Amino acid sequence: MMNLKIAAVSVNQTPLDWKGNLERIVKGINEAKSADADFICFPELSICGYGSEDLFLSHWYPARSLSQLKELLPHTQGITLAVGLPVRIEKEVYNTVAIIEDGSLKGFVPKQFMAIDGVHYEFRWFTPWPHGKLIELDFFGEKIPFGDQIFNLKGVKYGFEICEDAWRKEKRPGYRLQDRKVDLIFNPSASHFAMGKTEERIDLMKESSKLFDCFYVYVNLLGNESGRMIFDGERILAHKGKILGRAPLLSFKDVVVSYFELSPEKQNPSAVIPKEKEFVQAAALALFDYMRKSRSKGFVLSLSGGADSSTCAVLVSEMVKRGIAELGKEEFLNKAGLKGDFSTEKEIVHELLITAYQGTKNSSEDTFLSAKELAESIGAKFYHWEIDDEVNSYRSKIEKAIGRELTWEQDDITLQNIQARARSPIIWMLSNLNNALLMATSNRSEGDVGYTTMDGDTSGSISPIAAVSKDFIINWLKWAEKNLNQSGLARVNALQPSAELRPLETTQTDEKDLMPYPVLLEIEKLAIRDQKSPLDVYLILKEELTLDSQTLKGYIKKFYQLWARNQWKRERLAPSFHLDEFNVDPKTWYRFPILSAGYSEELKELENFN
Ligand SMILES: Nc1ncnc2c1ncn2[C@@H]1O[C@H](COP(=O)(O)OP(=O)(O)OC[C@H]2O[C@@H]([n+]3cccc(C(=O)O)c3)[C@H](O)[C@@H]2O)[C@@H](O)[C@H]1O
Ligand SMILES: Nc1ncnc2c1ncn2[C@@H]1O[C@H](COP(=O)(O)OP(=O)(O)OP(=O)(O)O)[C@@H](O)[C@H]1O
Ligand SMILES: NC(=O)CC[C@H](N)C(=O)O
Repeated sequence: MMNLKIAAVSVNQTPLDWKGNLERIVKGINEAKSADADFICFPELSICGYGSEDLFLSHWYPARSLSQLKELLPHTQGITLAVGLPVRIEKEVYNTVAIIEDGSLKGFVPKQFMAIDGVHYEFRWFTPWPHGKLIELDFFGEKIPFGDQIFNLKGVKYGFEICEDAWRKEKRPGYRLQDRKVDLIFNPSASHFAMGKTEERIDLMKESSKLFDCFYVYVNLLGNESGRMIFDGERILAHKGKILGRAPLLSFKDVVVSYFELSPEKQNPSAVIPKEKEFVQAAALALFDYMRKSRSKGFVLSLSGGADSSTCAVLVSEMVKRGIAELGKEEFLNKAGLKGDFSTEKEIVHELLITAYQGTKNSSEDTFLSAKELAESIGAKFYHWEIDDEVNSYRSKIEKAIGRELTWEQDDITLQNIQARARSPIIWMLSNLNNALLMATSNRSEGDVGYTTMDGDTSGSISPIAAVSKDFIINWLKWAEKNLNQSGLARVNALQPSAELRPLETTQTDEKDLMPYPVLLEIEKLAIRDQKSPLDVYLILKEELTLDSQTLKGYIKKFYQLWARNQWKRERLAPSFHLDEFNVDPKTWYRFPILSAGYSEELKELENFN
């Protein structure tokens, strides 16, 4: 077998950016050509973007994708490549790769299995292609083979499994490719990032290359393409059960190329990094892409000095650090749309992140100092003011209208929420003044139980940490203080999470209002990720946790009741990134009825269980 030089090219695409998407593909082609590569594999649907949603359902969008493919052909002289695009044939749309050799189109291979789990909804747009079927497609007057087929380059036989195709253990196309004696299988992917997911992919690549006794090349999309899903640009070469090559994940560049030789020698595979590092790299890249793709001028953050808002602040500082480290200052500023002379990273953070501490009489000196010291340490702009006047004004108006005074005994939630809401209009003003994105600081645990004031602390246009649990945030901040040299987190890490909405003498803490965060996380994993019933959750956790049965039952009941009652809130949170193995965002991972009987029978069954 010939030793081909393969270029695996990850691109950071954007739906409807036809020109930019094509330019990035051409950039990848030119780079691979100048490195004398024989073959280029681009990711799934890279001509238009994987996250094009219901645009796929139209007639014009797949048609425009085909025109883009035609436009690409003149750039492909002297090289062979595979690139993904949607193709409509009458009523059906197929998710395909087009194979181009030396300027002419050789064929299309459509995906056979749809991705439908978790964040994927492919059956809404695409039709699976039946294995073994081959037809001809009219491509601007030329008949092109379309279907289940293999190809040959310089004596190397190759075929394709498109992303999900490889994840369908028993039925995957690989078996039939093996029957046809391919030497090489490509997997162009649009595989969402999740912390730790690379391990699964590595295992899949080892298993696939061993099972089919071949070279296996995996190429993923890159970046926060269209808002929620993050692609990590994973690129892997495997052979007969071994990983020979692997690129580092989550680049800030638009086009990244790995060269793989079809030789059993190891080609410097990059090591897997810990979850904490993956989190910060993914969230930083996602924020950068979101900022530049939404043409915003930075971020605004209501900074309480607590865990959630401090995490958001650190992520922006890491976005600047990591972006500059990889792109260099000039390119970073250019991509971010920033003009001016900035000599330090802190000066750039100062330009991109505006924070404000908004105290009330229930706020503590500790949280004020925590916010101030963190903002100063990362270079963010820091304002502070009190919102007691606004709160008092609302309070006295409503007291006059209803003819009585509000008291903490009778009006607890109302009095808490007005404080959270009074912070919202003024922080939005900062966001409007600067054309910057307002960050909402909700985390996944708060999302589970609706522990947040709608139109108060949920205000914002982006929720960067809504997909990770509070437990994760608390641990990550400790890790970040040490490992990311974020010394400004020292005071944050010494605080106990608190909403600071009740009078200080009541010493409100989140965990007193709810339950211990680690317990909430265990219940959430079983109830939502594993879809267990309340009684099943109890039966499992009573073996695992050292809680008496009444307390545990009480926590489980609280979780399910609050979960059901607060679906409407989850529907209204600002868009968030998918970062962990699961999330509770109804638009991506978990759907639940807005109106329901709230598990009343199931919770009765739990209560009656002895
Ligand atoms: N199915 C449904 N569809 C639409 N709306 C529905 C609804 N069910 C209730 N509602 C409405 O929801 C409203 C109540 O929601 P909302 O006003 O948000 O308030 P609510 O959820 O009642 O209270 C907010 C909770 O979040 C906590 N909090 C707030 C702010 C910050 C923090 C922190 O950790 O820092 C914590 C606070 O301690 C309190 O426990 C009601 O007016 C009700 O009409
Ligand atoms: N004093 C404050 N100044 C500015 N923003 C505040 C203040 N108090 C609350 N907020 C806003 O409301 C959000 C919700 O508060 P929450 O208590 O859930 O988060 P946190 O304070 O960041 O973290 P923790 O819950 O660990 O204290 C904060 O993240 C912040 O954006
Ligand atoms: N686009 C796809 O087919 C992705 C599906 C696959 N299960 C993944 O998460 O990687």
